[in-house]
This record gives sequence, C-alpha cells and structure tokens, in this order.
Amino acid sequence: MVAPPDNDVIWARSLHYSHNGSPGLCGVSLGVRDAEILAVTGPRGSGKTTLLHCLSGRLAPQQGEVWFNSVPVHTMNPRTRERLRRERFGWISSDPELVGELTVWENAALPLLLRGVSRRAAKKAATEWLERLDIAAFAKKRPHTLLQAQRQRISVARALAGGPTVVFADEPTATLHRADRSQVLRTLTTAARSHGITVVLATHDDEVAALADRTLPLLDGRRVATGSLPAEPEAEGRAACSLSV
Ligand SMILES: Nc1ncnc2c1ncn2[C@@H]1O[C@H](COP(=O)(O)OP(=O)(O)OP(=O)(O)O)[C@@H](O)[C@H]1O
Repeated sequence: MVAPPDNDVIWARSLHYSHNGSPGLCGVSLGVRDAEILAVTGPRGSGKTTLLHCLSGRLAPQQGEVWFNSVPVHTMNPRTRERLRRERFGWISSDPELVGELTVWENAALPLLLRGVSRRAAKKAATEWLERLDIAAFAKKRPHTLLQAQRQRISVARALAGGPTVVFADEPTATLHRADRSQVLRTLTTAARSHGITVVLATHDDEVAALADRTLPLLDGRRVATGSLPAEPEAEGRAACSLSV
C-alpha cells in the first residue's frame, strides 16, 4: 500500500465498483485538498453518486483504496466506517432524508446527539445553522409540515452542525427552485470557506460546479478531461469498463 500525500484530506487510488455487474466506477483516482471545494461533474449515470459513496465510506470499493487524513478507509470494517461517517463527515443528498418523529432542531442536531453531546449544547449548535438558513422559526415543528425546500435546508444544517471535516453533497439542489438553490449553495460554500470544511459536491449543473475550486468530470465511471459527451460514440472504449481494468 502506498501512503497518500500529507496535504490531501481525501485520497483515492484506482477505485472500482460495479452494481450487480453494472459498472459504476472504473479506476478513478483523485486527491481532495484540505478546505477545498471539489465538484464531481458528469451526465446521469456517470458514476458521481457511486464515487461519493465510496469516498465517504458508505460503500466499500471492490478494488482500490480510499484514505481519509492518511488513514485507510477501504480496510475498515463497516462499524468503524459508520463511526467515521458519523463523527467526521456530513452528508447532503437531493432528498433530505429526515426523521419524521423528530422535530426540525432535533433532526439538525442528530449527528451531535448520536455522539452523546448534551441536548442543550446540540440544540444550540443546530439552532445557529438553522438561523443561518432562515428556518429557525420552524425549530419545534416536524419536518413533514414544511416545504421540500425548507426540509432540504434542515439537511444542510444537519450536515454542518456536527462540525464535519468533509461534507459530501450529492446533487444537493436538484429539487430546488432558483432562489432556494442559491441560498443553500451560498450557506454551504460560505460555511466551508469560513470553517475550513472540505466539500465534495456531485452535480450535473455547470452553474453549481462553477462555485467549486476545482472540477472533476466523470463519464461512464472514468475521469475525463471535460464532462461533455463525446461527439462520436466510442462503443468499445466506453463500454469496456470492467473490474479487470
Ligand atoms: N443500485 C444500483 N443498481 C444497479 N446499477 C446501479 C445502481 N446504482 C447505480 N447504478 C449504475 O451505476 C452507474 C453509475 O451510477 P451513479 O448513480 O453513480 O451515477 P450518477 O452520475 O450519480 O447518476 P445520476 O446523476 O443519475 O445520479 C450507472 O450506470 C447506474 O445505472
């Protein structure tokens, strides 16, 4: 095993993942620097979600290595990976995935409550982020009483309230209107800049990708120079992604 460079928070080498035989990632390598905002771009099915799942420890790659702060993640058992996710990573997806039985503030505070932080301290931290996202007024409500855009802001607050080292955001604004989209993105990028949080953001939207420090385009599970589809189909080259590559 070759150790990753010291200044990369996330470092991955030759990641392969296939979903029941259907290729998802075909040998992707990358490094993400401390406090960097990296946009993973590409059309539908290019492997963005699979890559974020492998980098965040949600999925174990079938081949390749993932390192977080020079610690190997790919060799961790599922329980250790889960703890890493809970303690060091935040996750935002296009669907907020909130707990219906909990209030808005409890949802936002969940990473802290799961870590054993007192309810008082967890509520204070969560409320600060809910205020920044203009939804603190709904703190005592249940998520189902809120609009989709408001629920998504709760999931952003939840991702940030835990004080993560890295936030993974998978198409975080895909279901939002323009105004909501810009508020969510502004809060996320401002928080990342001011708190030194590294962000790995999957998007197929060029405007969203433009907010990042760097773009990593994918196509058919591989890194490419640009995210646009090639003019001529390259049937053999693009279809030949396999675990033996
Ligand atoms: N659960 C699954 N079962 C089978 N195939 C899957 C599964 N998840 C992803 N795939 C396949 O893996 C490939 C990469 O999918 P992935 O979701 O990572 O891409 P994506 O770029 O995030 O796409 P999208 O923007 O549509 O979410 C696609 O060909 C997809 O069909």
